[in-house]
Amino acid sequence: MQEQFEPLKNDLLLRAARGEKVERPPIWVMRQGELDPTSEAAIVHENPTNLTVFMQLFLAGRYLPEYHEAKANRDFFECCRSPEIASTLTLQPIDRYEGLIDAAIIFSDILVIPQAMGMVVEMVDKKGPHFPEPLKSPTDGQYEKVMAKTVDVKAELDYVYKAISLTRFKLKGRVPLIGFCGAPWTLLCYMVEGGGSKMFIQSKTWVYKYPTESQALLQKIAEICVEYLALQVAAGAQLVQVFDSWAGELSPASFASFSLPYLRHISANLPKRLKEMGLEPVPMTVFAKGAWYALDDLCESGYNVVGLDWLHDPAEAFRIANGRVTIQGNADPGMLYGGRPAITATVERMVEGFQKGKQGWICNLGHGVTPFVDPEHLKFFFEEIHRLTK
Ligand SMILES: Cc1c2[nH]c(c1CCC(=O)O)Cc1[nH]c(c(CCC(=O)O)c1C)Cc1[nH]c(c(CCC(=O)O)c1C)Cc1[nH]c(c(C)c1CCC(=O)O)C2
Repeated sequence: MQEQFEPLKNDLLLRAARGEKVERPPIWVMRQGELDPTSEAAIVHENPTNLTVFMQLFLAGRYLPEYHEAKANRDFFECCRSPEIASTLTLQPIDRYEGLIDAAIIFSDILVIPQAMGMVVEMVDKKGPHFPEPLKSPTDGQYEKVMAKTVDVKAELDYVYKAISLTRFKLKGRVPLIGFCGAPWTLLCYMVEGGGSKMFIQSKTWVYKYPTESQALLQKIAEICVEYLALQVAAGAQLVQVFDSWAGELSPASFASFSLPYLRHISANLPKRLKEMGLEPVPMTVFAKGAWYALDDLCESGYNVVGLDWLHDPAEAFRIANGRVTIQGNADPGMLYGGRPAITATVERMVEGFQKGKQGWICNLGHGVTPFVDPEHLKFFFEEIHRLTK
């Protein structure tokens, strides 16, 4: 499969992920930012005026006007299911920031796994994901149905593999393509909460009241993740990232029981599965948002790269990692609101903390681009990284 694509012209990300010395640190960012129903972005949407209609162009994940144009009024998951649209959206930041960023991430979502497991997931415009029938308890019928279903990971998610192959073809080797999935813990949260949450009442009920059933579900998701990522690699993904976006809701002890073993299951079994399929291993990244307490464990969890949010001090995190993994991150996305002086100051501190990024650092934000960010400020962020890591 891989032979059919043009050779990679920029392999900085892959070399840095493997811990090799590099000329400068690679850079990439994720489009999806924070958005919850009580955010300013959602409130603006509920009360539009002429000015706020204009401002909506800069909502989370939609900071690029060309995103709106290509998406038009299509449903979010419809875009994910169309390889043509998904590949177009994937390439947009690469075209806009040509020469400034070093990787593309496939346009998709972590919630395609719950869909493949038989759950209905809708993306409510400006509000986020919604499951009409979340898992209420181990005996509610839904849970049993989900657990009993054998998921055909190849057939159910075929549209993702097609989008990846088409994107690789369209990229013509300009930069590597990142594949991804949601971590078992984070997917469990969505499946039981029915959407985003602030209090995590259902998720906590599940882990504290039904630990065994929770672990059975986490194990099932982990197995699907392995197969799903292997098939993404077969289709052309050159690095894979596991997003544990809600890791920070757990205590260190419950992280050790309900998240880490399943993250480890993925890192231990993906290389084996790739080998069975006759494929070379690819670098693997884990991003456990909010789990600052687990950095040391994550450095030993079998991943090549550990993504950090902005709660970490760069120099301190680099010291803890101590060359065991490559660190990815971790600028506070909020600094992009501060304009040029704030961006320069953040980049300076980060570059210094990560020792100029000649080894062991992939430059990124500590999460995705947030609402109302000016694309020109993001560009300035990239330019400052280049200037200060020359
Ligand atoms: C938790 C999570 C989800 N999805 C994802 C995560 C993990 C990352 C994180 O911690 O945020 C991952 C994701 N989602 C998306 C990507 C593709 C890469 C990219 O866009 O750069 C990736 C890597 C597209 C998307 N996924 C979503 C958008 C916005 C869709 C739109 O309204 O147009 C995009 C571009 C929607 C989505 N999808 C999800 C939420 C909570 C939302 C609503 C929040 C928001 O609107 O920013 C679930």
